[in-house]
Amino acid sequence: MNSEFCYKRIVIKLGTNLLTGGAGKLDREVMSGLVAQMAALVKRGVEITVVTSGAIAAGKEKLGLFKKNKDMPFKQVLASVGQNRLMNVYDSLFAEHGLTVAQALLTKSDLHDRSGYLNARNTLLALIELGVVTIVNENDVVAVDEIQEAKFGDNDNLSAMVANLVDADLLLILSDIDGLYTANPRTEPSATLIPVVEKVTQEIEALAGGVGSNVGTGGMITKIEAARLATSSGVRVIIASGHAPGVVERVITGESIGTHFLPHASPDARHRWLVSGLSSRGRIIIDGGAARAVARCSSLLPAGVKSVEGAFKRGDIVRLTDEAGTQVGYGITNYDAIDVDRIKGLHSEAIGVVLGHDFGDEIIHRNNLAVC
Ligand SMILES: Nc1ncnc2c1ncn2[C@@H]1O[C@H](COP(=O)(O)OP(=O)(O)O)[C@@H](O)[C@H]1O
Ligand SMILES: N[C@@H](CCC(=O)OP(=O)(O)O)C(=O)O
Repeated sequence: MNSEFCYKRIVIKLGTNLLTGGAGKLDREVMSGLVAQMAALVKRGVEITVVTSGAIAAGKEKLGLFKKNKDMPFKQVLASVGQNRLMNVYDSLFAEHGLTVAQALLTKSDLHDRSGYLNARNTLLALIELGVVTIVNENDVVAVDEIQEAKFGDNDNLSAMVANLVDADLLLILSDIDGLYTANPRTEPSATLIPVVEKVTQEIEALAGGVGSNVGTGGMITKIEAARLATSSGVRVIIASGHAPGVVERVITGESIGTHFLPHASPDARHRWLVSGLSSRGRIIIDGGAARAVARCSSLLPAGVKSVEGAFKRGDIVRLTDEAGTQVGYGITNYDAIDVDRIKGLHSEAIGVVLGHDFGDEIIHRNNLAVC
């Protein structure tokens, strides 16, 4: 990574108001400028995952419907029509910079499910390793409450969950406003920008007014919620205006721009919390060679497994010990206890043959490992 950058892996959330200029249809010029900035970061070694809104707006545009529509099932229809257009725009804009995009439609309940969490994490991390830019949106067709008018949670909260999921060190929320103000500046012209929030308190939440225009969904409250969620697990959050010239690079190089929400744990502490804070469901006992490999943060392969304890499932946290019972670490397992018992001591190529299914060569991938 280039040493001039403060951040290595960032999640960038782009709101509807920003992508449409408040006009109810995608603004390709704005999107082109943002993609160029993001592509420049990727070229210089920063790993990015994008969480984007705009499917509903794109659907309205495609169907030629520009009136505000509060009817939730119809918004789902619009999102379904528009998601494909939204992706086409990202696909062609990133392609101009030689970059490939992937689409991931997620719901928050997917990420609360342990297997869904693991699948999403493994996929998004693998895409990052491949140098592909993943474009995430809420799966609006099933995530009903996310696009309701009176709801709590939306792409802002989803972006905080994605930042946790991929171990980002920064969540950059780009909107049409240059940060958190002491009140909604659209209705309170005397409101002033708050440059730093050390902790999200009730007083901070009380500063949030409603949505700025008739295309945005969450308003400031969901951004503050997202900031609370992300900072409490070690991710710095910055809310800034996507219209500010060169905003992405300015943020990344540490310029004081927008509102910064300070993290409350180090990313390393977050990783440890991820795997040890949740109760472990069982134990995998590994041989000396595997224990040394795991201690160096290498993935755990079946060849190093001696035995298993407990009825853990795929996606559960398991404890790793050597044969003397000394704890080596924790990890999220790709295989359930019965499968691990069946493939213990074998080479990875045998997994599919023995089990009839294959969740990868690793019982625990190094990305999902925390070493004691
Ligand atoms: N205290 C506040 N500081 C800044 N903006 C606020 C505040 N309270 C409400 N807002 C409104 O929140 C809007 C941004 O939220 P939203 O419209 O949902 O944007 P996005 O589409 O980017 O998610 C701003 O345009 C602004 O009108
Ligand atoms: N998933 C919806 C957007 C929901 C949403 O969170 O919008 P916003 O508050 O503008 O970020 C869409 O793609 O239109």
